[in-house]
Amino acid sequence: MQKALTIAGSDSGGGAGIQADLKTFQELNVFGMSALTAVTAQNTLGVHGVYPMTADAVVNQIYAIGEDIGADAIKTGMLFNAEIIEAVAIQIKKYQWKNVVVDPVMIAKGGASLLQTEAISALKKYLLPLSKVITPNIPEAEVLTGMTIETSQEKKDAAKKLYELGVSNIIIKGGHDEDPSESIDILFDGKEFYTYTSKRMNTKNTHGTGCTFSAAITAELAKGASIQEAVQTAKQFIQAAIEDQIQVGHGHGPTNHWAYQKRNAVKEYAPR
Ligand SMILES: Nc1ncnc2c1ncn2[C@@H]1O[C@H](COP(=O)(O)OP(=O)(O)O)[C@@H](O)[C@H]1O
Ligand SMILES: Cc1ncc(COP(=O)(O)OP(=O)(O)O)c(N)n1
Repeated sequence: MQKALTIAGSDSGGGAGIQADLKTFQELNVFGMSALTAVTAQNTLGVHGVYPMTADAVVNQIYAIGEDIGADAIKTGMLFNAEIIEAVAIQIKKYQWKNVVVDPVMIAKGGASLLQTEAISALKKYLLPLSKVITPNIPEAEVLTGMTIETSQEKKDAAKKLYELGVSNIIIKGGHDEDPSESIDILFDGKEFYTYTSKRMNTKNTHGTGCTFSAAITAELAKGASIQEAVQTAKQFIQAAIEDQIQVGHGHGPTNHWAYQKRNAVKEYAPR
């Protein structure tokens, strides 16, 4: 069975972070493993506390996996500080992991900081060059490039700039777009742009969309999909998870990780 590792923070509320990643891996039939970088006290109303792990603790978790089980693909999420970023980069090199998805998590939807500002240069210097693909949302892409992104053309320009900085594949996600009807994600592989468009759902329950989307890409890469195929599946997975709503908590609720398999099962067993 293919195996995927998430190196990320814990969301006690279960909608984002490690919890979202492991649920997604499970739904996409990949064996999920985790190395925790931080514990957050979090629910659908926001982040109430952040408790980072030591870099040593992160390294030891990765070592435990690298020395025994191995991983067909890995993803990084909340990394919190420069020390953890550098330590993670050293481990990725040590185990020669190539299917590396970097979700450059910076700020939670409620505004809490999940990455120290002074760690952004470490992210660019040590981690982005080791990635197979990075998945910034619009505010993250703006921070990484110093550009303002409001249009699809500006997403493409930002992706080009990140490619020039040494990132091989870039997906700029459209969840933060102003467009009320569509959510447009753009992938750039250094040669071509690929556009993934979905109907924008008018809902407040989008907590953890970025984590879930990047975890789905990771799971598909672990199974041998190309980047374009992996993004296609991830887009379908997140769309199903947003559309098929569940009510959890009193604020920005999580998405429904069961929805994609449920849809596929219905298709599979529907009378022909
Ligand atoms: N309201 C929505 N309707 C449909 N798709 C959405 C919506 N919000 C986000 N998405 C999709 O969810 C994924 C994560 O995007 P985004 O919300 O930008 O990430 P993040 O959670 O990192 O801010 C992308 O594929 C995006 O297009
Ligand atoms: C522990 C943890 N990691 C990442 C996030 C950010 O998740 P994201 O998918 O970007 O969703 P929102 O925070 O924007 O809802 C998080 N909140 N917690």
